[in-house]
Amino acid sequence: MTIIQCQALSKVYTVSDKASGLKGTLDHFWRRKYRQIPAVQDVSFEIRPGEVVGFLGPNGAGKTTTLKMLTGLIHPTAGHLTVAGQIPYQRRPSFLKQITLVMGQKQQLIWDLPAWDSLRINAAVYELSERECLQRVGELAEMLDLGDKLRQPVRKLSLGERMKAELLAALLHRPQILFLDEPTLGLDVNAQMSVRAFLKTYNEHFQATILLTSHYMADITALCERVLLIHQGELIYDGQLDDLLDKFSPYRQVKLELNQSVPASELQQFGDIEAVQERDVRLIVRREHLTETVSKILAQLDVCDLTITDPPIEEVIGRVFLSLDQTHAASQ
Ligand SMILES: Nc1ncnc2c1ncn2[C@@H]1O[C@H](COP(=O)(O)OP(=O)(O)OP(=O)(O)O)[C@@H](O)[C@H]1O
Repeated sequence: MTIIQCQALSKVYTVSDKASGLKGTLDHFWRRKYRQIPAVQDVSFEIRPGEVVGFLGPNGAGKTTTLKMLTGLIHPTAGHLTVAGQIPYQRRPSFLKQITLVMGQKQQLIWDLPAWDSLRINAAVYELSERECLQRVGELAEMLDLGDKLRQPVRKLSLGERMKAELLAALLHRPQILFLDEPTLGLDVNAQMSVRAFLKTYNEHFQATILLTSHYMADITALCERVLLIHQGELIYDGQLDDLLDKFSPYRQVKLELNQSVPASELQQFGDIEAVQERDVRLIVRREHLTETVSKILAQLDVCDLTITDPPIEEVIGRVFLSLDQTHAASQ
């Protein structure tokens, strides 16, 4: 069973460029030239109810455009998509009641009024009774640890509190499908963690489906087992985050603190030597040989301390996109 289904989805924006100055303005008026920007090309994927999926890609890859198509804000140029069994761009009320779109860089709460006032407007839009509104705001405010912050003008809230209040407003109608575009953008580490914890709880509590973009890999690792990678409008990976790491980073770093120094010629048998500084050694070992290599190291060397680390995920994904850019540049 799927709740989101995209088949060969594409979006091409048509823009007209205008040169500066009077000549540019006149040319723009009389001989307007149009240019096409293929933002999303032939993207297909399916998402099951209750899944939390990370949507990753460099700037300009097509993430926001895809989210806008999935929420019905823009029409696809080609392809077929259904969300909760409906066609998003028809924007039927029964569809809108099931989804929400939160954009980290946009706000819906009215700046000079307490968040409560905006929440009442949302409650009216979604036809919630006073009792339902009070009950839901109370429940979500508790989950978000917002306390009495909803009675303060929005402009007086910290960025983290404002983002939480935005989430509350976006979830008041209890949507089943959440499209989140950079929901932790600009937040400090603590606020990021509490937004993440809230999303996890919301997903578990309401079995909600979440499609999330974020440039903070901690959001993705904390919330998403599955990721979609998009690059220059094309979907280049759809699968488990762990498999992605295995595929693109088949190595681990093994750090050793030895009780006595060992010549490099002897260390080579365990893996590639990244660095040796007296009794501190860093080795690079293939994942599939890790257990066997660590056992050999412990049996043959006088080890005081041993740590195994994965390369940072940012680095792995950055490497994937970099290699695609290089392939693309070489083919041109
Ligand atoms: N309204 C628009 N008109 C014309 N081109 C657009 C429009 N919106 C986006 N684009 C272009 O489409 C491409 C994809 O943009 P999009 O905003 O979907 O990327 P993104 O992956 O969300 O990037 P970011 O991470 O920077 O937000 C870019 O080349 C962008 O310049």
